[in-house]
Amino acid sequence: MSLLEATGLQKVYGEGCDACQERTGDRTGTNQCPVCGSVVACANVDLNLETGEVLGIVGESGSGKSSLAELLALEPETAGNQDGAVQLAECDENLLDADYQTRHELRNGEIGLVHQHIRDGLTLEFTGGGNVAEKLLSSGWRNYEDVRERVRELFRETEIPVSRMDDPAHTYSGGMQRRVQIARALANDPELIILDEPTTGLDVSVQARVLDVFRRIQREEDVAAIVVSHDLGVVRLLADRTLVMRHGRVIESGLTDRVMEDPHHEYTQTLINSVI
Ligand SMILES: Nc1ncnc2c1ncn2[C@@H]1O[C@H](COP(=O)(O)OP(=O)(O)OP(=O)(O)O)[C@@H](O)[C@H]1O
Repeated sequence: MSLLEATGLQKVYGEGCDACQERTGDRTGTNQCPVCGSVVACANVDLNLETGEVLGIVGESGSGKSSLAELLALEPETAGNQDGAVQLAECDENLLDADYQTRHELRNGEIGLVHQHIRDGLTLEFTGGGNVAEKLLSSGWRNYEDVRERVRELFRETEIPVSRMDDPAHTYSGGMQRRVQIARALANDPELIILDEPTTGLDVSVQARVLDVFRRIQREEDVAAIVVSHDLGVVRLLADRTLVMRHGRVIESGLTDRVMEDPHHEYTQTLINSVI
């Protein structure tokens, strides 16, 4: 079995009805059901990921990328109705149906999520080091010096000055805050990291630094990753394979080089042509 296998993933905001599947998606050109008004953020998504592999998920704003990422990251259900199965290797259980405690432990240990918005990923009033330490403490670390040492190690790994460890995170630059998020996600040596729009809100040179840091760590640690972005450049740089989403459906998938150089779907061709 792959490191992660997902089948039939679906997220619907609203009541949903029998027509939702048929009346939404690429063929109908909308993700909103004309009968009941529900938004089918993603549907019929199957994917798998091998150890150390990077999968890119690309698509325009509203295509369903974040909804899909939240399902894969086993985030608590905040809104909408979800369906489908997410399985990790050596575990037969559908983790979307697992109890809160199991999902919480997996989110702390096996799966690290880097949120699109800093405010969802960090507590800005806490110190940068405290934000990372929180992940360790919630997975059972207790010895103060061990925690401090692990945080120092993660700061060095993500190229954040260790001397800033005890400063509040709101005093960090945007690029540093993003790297603190990456350090947090890496804290407990996860098998998988999910990055949702890792370059949002950063200017171009800072984006490049964040992506370089992530790419180096991903390769050194051989950690698998799912990278969600509307930016083809980000996915092209990081991902071995790519899924293209539109109106809540995966419309094309394949090796990143193939998708970029020989896109089969008209929409992918348009996406690629628009950035050349
Ligand atoms: N809490 C919610 N309630 C209702 N509709 C929602 C909610 N969250 C997302 N949606 C809708 O679901 C669809 C998919 O949204 P999603 O955020 O997953 O897309 P996205 O591709 O990640 O977009 P972006 O890049 O802008 O974040 C959109 O039409 C969005 O308006």
